[in-house]
Amino acid sequence: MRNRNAGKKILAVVRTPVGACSAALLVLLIALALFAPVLWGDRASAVDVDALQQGPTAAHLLGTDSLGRDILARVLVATRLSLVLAVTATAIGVVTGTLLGTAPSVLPRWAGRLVTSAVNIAVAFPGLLLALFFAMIFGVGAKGAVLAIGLAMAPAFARLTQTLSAGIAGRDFVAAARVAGVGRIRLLLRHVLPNIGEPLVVNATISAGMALLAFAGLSFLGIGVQAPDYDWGRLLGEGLNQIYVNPTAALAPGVAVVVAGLAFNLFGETVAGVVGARSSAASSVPPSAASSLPSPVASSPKAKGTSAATPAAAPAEGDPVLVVEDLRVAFPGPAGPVTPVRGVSFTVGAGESVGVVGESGSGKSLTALGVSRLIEAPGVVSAARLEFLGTPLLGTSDAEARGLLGTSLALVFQDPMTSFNPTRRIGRQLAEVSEQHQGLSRGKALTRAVDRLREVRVPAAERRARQYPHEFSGGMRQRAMIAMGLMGEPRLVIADEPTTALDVTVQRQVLRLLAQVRESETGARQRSGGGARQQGRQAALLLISHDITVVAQSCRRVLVMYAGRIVEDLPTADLRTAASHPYTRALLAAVPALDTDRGAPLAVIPGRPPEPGQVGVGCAFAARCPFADERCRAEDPAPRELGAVRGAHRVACWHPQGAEPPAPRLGGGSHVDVEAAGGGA
Ligand SMILES: Nc1ncnc2c1ncn2[C@@H]1O[C@H](COP(=O)(O)OP(=O)(O)OP(=O)(O)O)[C@@H](O)[C@H]1O
Repeated sequence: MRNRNAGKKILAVVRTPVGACSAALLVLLIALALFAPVLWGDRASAVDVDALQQGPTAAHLLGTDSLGRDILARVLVATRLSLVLAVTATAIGVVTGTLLGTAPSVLPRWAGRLVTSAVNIAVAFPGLLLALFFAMIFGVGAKGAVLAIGLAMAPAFARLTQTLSAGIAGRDFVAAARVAGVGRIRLLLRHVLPNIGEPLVVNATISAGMALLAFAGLSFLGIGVQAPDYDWGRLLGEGLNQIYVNPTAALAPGVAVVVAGLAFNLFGETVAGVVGARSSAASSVPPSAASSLPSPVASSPKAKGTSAATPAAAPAEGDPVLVVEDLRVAFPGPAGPVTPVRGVSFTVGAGESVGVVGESGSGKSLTALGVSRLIEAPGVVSAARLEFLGTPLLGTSDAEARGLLGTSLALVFQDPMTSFNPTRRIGRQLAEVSEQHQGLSRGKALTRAVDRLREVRVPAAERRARQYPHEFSGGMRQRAMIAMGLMGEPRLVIADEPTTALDVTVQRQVLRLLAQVRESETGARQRSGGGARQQGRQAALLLISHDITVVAQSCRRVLVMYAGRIVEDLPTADLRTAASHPYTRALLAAVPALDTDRGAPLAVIPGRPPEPGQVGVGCAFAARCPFADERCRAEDPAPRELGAVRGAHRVACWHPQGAEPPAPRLGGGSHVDVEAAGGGA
């Protein structure tokens, strides 16, 4: 399939007029490089003392040089050396640049920074200046020139590789592979490099044209190719000495350099235009420069207290799978660090389904990434307590955390398109998890992958496993993502907006599947692990959504987040009757239903949530809250218990509302009833 795609792309390139011309020129150049020395080598070196420095004649169409050698034959023969030098220098530039560009991803952080800084400094120098500098170091001659031009090209390639791989490093499939425990080098070779190969090749083609010009420059200056060898640059230098006697002696190699340079550049540009969609997709992901380093979570075991210190998380039913106390995620900002997650505490019990709801920017995703050790430097994660299956995650070595998270945590991301590596078959991507963690052979891991695809009801699983992600529909990709989570033995499934990118019918299927996974994970274990059914080890679900209806229907408990804090934590069953935080109540009031009066304006929450760097001292919701008073603006309320059952209902508000909240019409509109579908909370 990929060969067919490559064939189609080549055809598309050749079909454009510019592409066809440049391709034809390249073919001609390659043919000349191969055959010209054989056909005209003798003629090019034959000295004719009777025809010194002649202009064009019938015997010598472009005249002769100072030794009476035929200029046309010499220009044609020089094609081989000129192209070989240009291509070799480009290869040196691309390989060195790619190594430098990817080094920060595999080296320790300090060494990676050093490489990045060195590349940044080198990029600031003009290429030709660097080439001259290196030429002086490596000495006069073809070898020195190749090394000089190759190394002078490397910084630009290193920068390009860094930028492209930083974009890829932020993609969901890389995060998924990291959670699955894939090591850095394998991650780089399997997931990052294949996705940036195309733009690199395109740029290499364009650079080959530049290298040709640079060689001509060095040889012209006398520090490139030395006699008796000759390339176009050297011929150009010799031709200029007799420009008043025979201008064609300088013109011919000059034209050859320009034509060959143009052929490379135009071909590269055309290829870039044709494959542009894909390469720009790769590079459009915001690069994070040095932060592209997939570094471990930076942690500090003790979080600093704040005005509203959070109490211990509410007890959850069953053994706790995840315990989070005072979780903070901070990033450096221009005016000091910003903390988008400011002290989040909750517990998820075995088999429990917990929903996290809140407006965009409230810190839901960062909370999930923080607990999965997926926050990259310069982000800093700290917590008073962060335990997964009883193991503290902060302060644990990378290898240990990878081993634990890789098999016991499943992540399902929002955009199923970006969740898979587009260059690898679905089956192989799933199998990688078992190869890494269960030590299964390639064949066995693939069989397990097919099993899992079948389990999430991907039809014709065996055939589908051999397909690439783009051959799957959105819903099917999301199911495959869930199947990937099931390759291990997940005790917790974190689903971050898993249905946002899907249409309503498919949303329903995916939510139902998630609920069934939670309910029937024991069945999956039975199939995988030698038949021993491990009763009572259900997978828990942490479902993140901006849609309170989806969360209410899929989860037993709801955590309402606002501006990086949990402002209310209560059982879903009590949402309708006991929601007390004005923000929760406003969210519920904003849910339309089939019987909503179409003439009346929809309920909205006035204003916007504060940016993470602009949260003041008081309650973050005060500016939008109809009940806010001076105290709300001056003091941030700590979460406190409400109701008779300890830990069942917590609210962080100075004025919790006790009256019946506006009745949400859960289950109305486009939302689905997961419990009714058979897998409820
Ligand atoms: N790498 C980062 N550096 C700085 N700020 C960040 C970074 N990542 C996220 N943020 C900020 O943190 C805040 C919370 O982001 P987060 O993605 O957790 O929100 P969310 O509640 O999941 O929203 P959404 O539903 O839109 O995904 C946002 O204001 C976001 O701009």
